[in-house]
Amino acid sequence: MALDSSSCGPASRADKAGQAADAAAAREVDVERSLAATGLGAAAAVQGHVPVIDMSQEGAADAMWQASRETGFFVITNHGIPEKDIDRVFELSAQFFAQNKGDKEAQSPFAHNLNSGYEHFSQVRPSTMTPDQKESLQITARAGCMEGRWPSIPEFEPAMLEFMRAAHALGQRILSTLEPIACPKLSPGTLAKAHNLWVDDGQCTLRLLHYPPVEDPSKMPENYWRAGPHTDWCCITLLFQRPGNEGLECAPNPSVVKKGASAPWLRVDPVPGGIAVNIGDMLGRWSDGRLLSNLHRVRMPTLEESTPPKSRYSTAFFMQADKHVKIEGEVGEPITAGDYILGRIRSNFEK
Ligand SMILES: O=C(O)CCC(=O)C(=O)O
Ligand SMILES: [Fe+2]
Repeated sequence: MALDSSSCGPASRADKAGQAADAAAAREVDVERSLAATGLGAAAAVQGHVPVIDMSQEGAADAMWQASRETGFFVITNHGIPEKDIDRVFELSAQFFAQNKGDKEAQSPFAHNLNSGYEHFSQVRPSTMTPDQKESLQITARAGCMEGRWPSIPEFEPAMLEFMRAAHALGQRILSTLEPIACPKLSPGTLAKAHNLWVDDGQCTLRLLHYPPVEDPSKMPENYWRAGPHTDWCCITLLFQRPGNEGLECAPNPSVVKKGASAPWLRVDPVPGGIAVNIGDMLGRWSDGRLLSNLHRVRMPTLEESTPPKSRYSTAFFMQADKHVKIEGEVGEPITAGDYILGRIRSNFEK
């Protein structure tokens, strides 16, 4: 089984610089492991919602900065991606997952070194040590990654390519909004320019997710999650959800939680026309911790939500800098985005 903290990355070489990344990566994974030890992920109550920010309103940048520092999560509306394009992606996603497992594997075989293809109940979170109750299709936007891996559904490939282009452009816009507060020493546009689609060392990834129906949630062991608590590895994630598919939750800000006290997690519910955005570890590091890469999880459905049992579908777009890009803050060692991801993968696989 693959141990995975989040999403986003391929591992193909183990060099010295990659090893230097291991210590930092281990610290991030330790946070997730500690949840399994304390049971916090299962026990904490949930109360309140993450902020919703209308991008067309004055003050949107301030609201994003505040949410990125305090919650690490927010939902944007009036973001410019047409609702019909998002609906189309979910239609194609449902068509793909509706096929039998053998067909999905044959159309899109998973390649670990490329982080691309179809995966079935195979990701184990350090926070739970149980497999996430989901299947996914990873589309990594690096030259060659999807050769022989595009599903054979008509229109699937062009629709996803167009959607990735739109999500990427929106992601760049958000990064440029966050940049002055996240990384005040960078020349404007550095973060946006660090992320490119379909180049030789690109690492941005689209992940289509399907969490199958749960017949009787009361029979699921407590340490089973649709997605166990984790942080994402990337700079930012855009998370598309469907109305009626609740369950995503994010942790309280660790700095406001008194040691040992439990504080409520927040709901990240689907909002009509909205996209959830969260800060990942790569931007947390690049910003020297000014922005919060927060833990999040997808809980099991309640009995009521499972009457009748239903699937949850979501779609994540992970903005992850190109491999050669140097992540250099004002403190700490610089590291390339490629080595950074390599460190995260090694920490997950080798313990
Ligand atoms: O399905 C969701 O809502 C969350 C997915 C997620 O957090 C991830 O894939 O990293
Ligand atoms: Fe995530």
